[in-house]
Amino acid sequence: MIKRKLLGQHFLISDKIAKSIVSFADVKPDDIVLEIGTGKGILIPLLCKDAKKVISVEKDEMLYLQAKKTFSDVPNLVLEQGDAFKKDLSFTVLVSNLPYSESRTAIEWLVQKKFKHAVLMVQKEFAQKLVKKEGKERRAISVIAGYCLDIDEKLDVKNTSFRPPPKVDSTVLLIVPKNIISKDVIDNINKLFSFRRKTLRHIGKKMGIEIDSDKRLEDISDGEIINIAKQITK
Ligand SMILES: C[S@@+](CC[C@H](N)C(=O)[O-])C[C@H]1O[C@@H](n2cnc3c(N)ncnc32)[C@H](O)[C@@H]1O
Repeated sequence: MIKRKLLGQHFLISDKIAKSIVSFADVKPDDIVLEIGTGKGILIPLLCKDAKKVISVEKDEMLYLQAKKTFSDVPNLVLEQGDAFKKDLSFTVLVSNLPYSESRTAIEWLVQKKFKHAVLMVQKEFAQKLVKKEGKERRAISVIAGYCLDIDEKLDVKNTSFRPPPKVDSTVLLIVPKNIISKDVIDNINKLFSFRRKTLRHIGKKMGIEIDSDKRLEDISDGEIINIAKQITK
């Protein structure tokens, strides 16, 4: 039970939603699709139908071994066991019903990658954080996502579409990359937001650069925040 919770093991049981997710992914015959979190494999037959290759990664060894048995005769499927965020895999399309506890990791990992588009299911509240463009509620992850990704909220999914049902509802996002940033810049954006109530002048002093402004992070654009984060890295 503890493992289930940590790994976000709420399996999709709705064929209708599985089909919608795969239709948003718009897989073409030359696509290499990466799926993070094989689970019980509800998306696999649908993804394999159209893709050149599907790589599906599952952290839980038992689920990985089950999938190996179930899908042993699918020629364009590669199943891997382990933490997908620690593997260096290339793909054109990413599809994942993400474990909720790893949504942030997934976004920070994704903005460092080159790909065509991604279809991610996340907790509804997290989706709202990602698309937050301004105001006091804007967080480091909103800035990272806002600068690097075009995000379209495609579909809300009720918790009853999963077994066991999670406590919260989900949203399916279609994501197209705009800009790539490095791990150093991501780390600096997170550091900047740890001082988010302070003026830019004060933040600059803390980070060892000069910023001649009494504005706060909430008053400036995603691009301006990224520029400050890049200056710190230099
Ligand atoms: C929300 S379930 C979705 C499973 C399946 N794709 C579905 O739609 O029903 C998330 C799955 O991701 C797996 N998982 C969690 N963290 C992972 C990671 N870092 N790398 C690969 N798989 C992971 C979990 O064990 C779980 O099977």
